[in-house]
Amino acid sequence: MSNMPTIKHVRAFTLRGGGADYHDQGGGHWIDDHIATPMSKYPAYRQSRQSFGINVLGTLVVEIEASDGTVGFSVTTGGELGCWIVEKHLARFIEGAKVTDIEKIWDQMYNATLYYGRKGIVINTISGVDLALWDLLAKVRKEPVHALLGGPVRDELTFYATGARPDLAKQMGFIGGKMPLHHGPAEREDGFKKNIDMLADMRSRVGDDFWLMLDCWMSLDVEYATRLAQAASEYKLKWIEEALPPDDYWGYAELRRNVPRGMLVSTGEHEATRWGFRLLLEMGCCDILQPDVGWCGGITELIKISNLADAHGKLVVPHGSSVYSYHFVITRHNSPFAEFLMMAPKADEVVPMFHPQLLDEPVPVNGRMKASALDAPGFGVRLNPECALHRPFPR
Ligand SMILES: C[C@H](O)[C@H](O)[C@@H](O)[C@@H](O)C(=O)O
Ligand SMILES: [Mg+2]
Repeated sequence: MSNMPTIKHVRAFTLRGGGADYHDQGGGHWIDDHIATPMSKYPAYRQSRQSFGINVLGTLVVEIEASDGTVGFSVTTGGELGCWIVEKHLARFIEGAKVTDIEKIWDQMYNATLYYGRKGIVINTISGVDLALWDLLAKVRKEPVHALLGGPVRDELTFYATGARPDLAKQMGFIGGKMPLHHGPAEREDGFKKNIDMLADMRSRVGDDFWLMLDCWMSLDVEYATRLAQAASEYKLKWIEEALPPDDYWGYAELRRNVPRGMLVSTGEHEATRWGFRLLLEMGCCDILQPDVGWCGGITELIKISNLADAHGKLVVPHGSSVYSYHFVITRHNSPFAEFLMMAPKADEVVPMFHPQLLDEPVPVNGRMKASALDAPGFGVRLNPECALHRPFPR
């Protein structure tokens, strides 16, 4: 490995307006239309998730330049906080290391931030650095990232779509549609009825052979989620997603014991590291783990999470994170399909998930994506030069 380049610089930037912080959208977007959240108990914060700050972080862009001039980069959710962590703390473990030192850099970043990290923004930031390192190493080797992960186990990716219009998603060739839940316990029986009516209406539109899922975004309690699952079974709900707050491992285990036979329980997009997912697995919390590779620790950690889940016979269907999850999913037997977030405001057309930040970002065609669409070096995408990068903590 002596001929491998070393890392000269790491730089951290912020971007606003869609992209990796995909909740950072303009008005009138389905993704901010009265979606149930843990804040829905407060009427002032019920209509819009932006009202309580779902988009306060913005996008973190991590750029890593090697001694041979190759540059790897990534985008994730992290904004200025992430920039501070990269420039003021993590840079010391990255600059001067070899481009192949990915495991060692991850271990040093994690252990050095253990006293204030472990989850949330710190692991988002470590994830961003890790993704940029995998992009860099793959570009140095002139291979796609999936080739460094063992290569594709199938010829194409198959997608379900997340958005307000599963009926349109079916017409576009997706295998299923995941809708946001709109009403939480604070809206009582009226809200509960609206939730079920929405599912019933969509089932009538898509027919019986199309997957329908509900994404509850941490908004419920065990009692409400159990009743919702039981009422939803009449409409063949495929899985109930993230019904409870991430720390309620005990609640998830109870919910999974309560849901109707055949209905799946999923969670994990706001969980982090192998230790968090070990808890979900060993406490019997869910059937499908949904780590976000930009939030759980990056590719380096997702490999560990996925292998642990595989040993437990559980599926890993990463939370939608564009090419960063596609390159992983195509290499894993226990990741048989992928998520595609419909980022068009009315969920009525396929647009690149991290638009406008990435150029050459592949999108599903007829709900599928050929492995060959992922064959460019690295993650195969470029930063859009029209997006104004801001470096808040230059060194
Ligand atoms: C649609 C959900 O409310 C979230 O916005 C979504 O990003 C996430 O939970 C998902 O599973 O895609
Ligand atoms: Mg979700």
